[in-house]
Amino acid sequence: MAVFTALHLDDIGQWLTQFPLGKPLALKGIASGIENSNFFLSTERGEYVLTIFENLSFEQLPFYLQLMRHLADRGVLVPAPIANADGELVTALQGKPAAIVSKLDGSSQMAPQAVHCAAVGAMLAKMHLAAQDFPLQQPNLRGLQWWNATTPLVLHHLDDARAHLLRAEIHFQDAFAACDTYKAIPRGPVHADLFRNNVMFDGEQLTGFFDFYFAGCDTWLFDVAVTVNDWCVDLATGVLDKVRVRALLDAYRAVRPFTHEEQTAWQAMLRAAALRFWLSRLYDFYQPREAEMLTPHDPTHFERILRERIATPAPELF
Ligand SMILES: Nc1ncnc2c1ncn2[C@@H]1O[C@H](COP(=O)(O)OP(=O)(O)O)[C@@H](O)[C@H]1O
Ligand SMILES: N[C@@H](CCOP(=O)(O)O)C(=O)O
Repeated sequence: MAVFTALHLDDIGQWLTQFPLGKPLALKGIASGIENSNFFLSTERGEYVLTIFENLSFEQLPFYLQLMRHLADRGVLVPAPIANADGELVTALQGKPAAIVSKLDGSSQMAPQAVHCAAVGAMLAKMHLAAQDFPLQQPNLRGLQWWNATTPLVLHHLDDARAHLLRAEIHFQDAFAACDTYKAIPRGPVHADLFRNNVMFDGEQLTGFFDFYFAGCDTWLFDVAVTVNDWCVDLATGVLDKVRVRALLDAYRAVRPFTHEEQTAWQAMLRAAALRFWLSRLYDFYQPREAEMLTPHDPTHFERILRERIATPAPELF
């Protein structure tokens, strides 16, 4: 993460008494991630992650934390949110919303093989099915509407070729979202940011998905596309690695078979997933925020992926 809100052990002693976690022993800022302020928190009861939310409101947060609880209760591997004495999962810290969740074992697998992709695909499908009866509703806040709102904010920074690509892709995605195929594909709560750095592995064993703070209701296929674009890509060229793609998709469809409409929509969805992260990275690059330890992500990576997904036919879903 970046540390947007500085916090020290002395600052949280009183605040922590509302949780059944005993006394705090150590607090350490985490230097990866770009949205929130995250800290590893050791207490007398164990190891946790404390997050101060920089952009999300008190009203929005129950969706994410209740979703994590809902999934955990159904056997999906995710961090468990810790409730305070009043049963609240979100409380104010330094005037901002904050939450504590259990710390997952393991580390991120940044050079995944087919076996890791298969584990992610199977857990992703399990997550989609498990979230079907989740009662809260929130749209994907980084969906089509956000893409349209954000494009004018970055367009004037781009050279002609990039500006043309961005305009053309937004136009394509607006039209695609209005078509019958798109409307027919299944949807529900999705993670929407299931990159390698948001999944923990202990060796080949997946120990959990985390960072649900971009989750929202969207098409399941968009979630699959976001995941494939990060887990199954050749990082230098943006080309999809056939073996990893097959492993992820086959493991996914063994749990939740794809529909024919999803096959039709697949290439457009891979493009949508690339566009979403090209845009957010452009936005972060041209509208930088104040933060300790903030490392902006490279927008050109997703520009390359978008061009590649437009140019190359998508792999078969099944
Ligand atoms: N529940 C968790 N268990 C273990 N590590 C975690 C957990 N949540 C966050 N982390 C660590 O914190 C880092 C940043 O978290 P992340 O949620 O990606 O931040 P951001 O929301 O700011 O992007 C992760 O890369 C991971 O190392
Ligand atoms: N995954 C996104 C940025 C979101 O950051 P995260 O650390 O919360 O996953 C990207 O790579 O652009």
